[in-house]
Amino acid sequence: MTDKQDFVDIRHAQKSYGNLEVLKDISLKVKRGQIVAIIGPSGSGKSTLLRAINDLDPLTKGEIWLDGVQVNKKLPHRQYEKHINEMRQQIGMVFQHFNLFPHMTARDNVAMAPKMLKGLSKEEADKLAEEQLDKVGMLERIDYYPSQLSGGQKQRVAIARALAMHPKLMLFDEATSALDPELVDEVNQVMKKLAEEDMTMIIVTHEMDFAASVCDRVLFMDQGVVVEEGPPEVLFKNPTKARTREFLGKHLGANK
Ligand SMILES: Nc1ncnc2c1ncn2[C@@H]1O[C@H](COP(=O)(O)OP(=O)(O)OP(=O)(O)O)[C@@H](O)[C@H]1O
Repeated sequence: MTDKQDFVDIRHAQKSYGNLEVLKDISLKVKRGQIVAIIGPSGSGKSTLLRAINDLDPLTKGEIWLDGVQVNKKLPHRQYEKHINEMRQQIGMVFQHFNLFPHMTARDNVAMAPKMLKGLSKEEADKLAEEQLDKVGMLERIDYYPSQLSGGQKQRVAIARALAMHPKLMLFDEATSALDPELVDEVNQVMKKLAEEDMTMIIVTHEMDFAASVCDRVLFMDQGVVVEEGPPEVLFKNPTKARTREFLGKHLGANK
């Protein structure tokens, strides 16, 4: 239906909270299979933009399209609910805090949405949960509860849960920032594996090394605008804008 250019198409996204304009006319296209990192200082609007993609944080103005369908369509309430539920099934989201259900095992956390939303039988959903937990290296802990798992393990379960819906797009909002440093890599490895499998991903991150090694494009946001963007090997070496240089000067240095 769409060409590869506009698998994700954000058109003139604008968002205000009262008088505070958090996103100022952002347009962004992401091709199928592309991996885009969004970097920038605290408060620049990164999370707001990511949460606007599945309409968790609705835009004030602008359009979000995924694979030829407008996500934030204006519809009467009931129709909107049905539409957005269908769209959100196609958009996996992984947050900084894992948001797993504490009273459910890893298996049940992963199996729940496919059972509830896709009508899979318990057997089918359990099999799917096994496959997805295997993919993130968590099969041996399938019957553990979140409280029995490390942060990195919980985050891998959260990724498996998102993948179980077979999303077209994965959004990661600082998925590793709440983790102890020694647990970051196990989650990054899972994200790298998804990248190799051509999953389309938009990743808000503070980890420049990870962005450089995995992402096709990096967007630098500041004060609600995309200041500059490019492939990491270009942007990180030769930022053209002073704000980008200043930010990268601090953050690339901090990683070394
Ligand atoms: N619900 C809200 N009501 C009012 N202001 C908000 C709300 N959510 C976010 N903001 C403001 O919007 C701005 C952008 O926030 P956002 O969380 O998108 O930034 P960010 O770049 O993701 O920051 P960080 O790196 O610290 O997570 C900030 O000034 C924030 O205070």
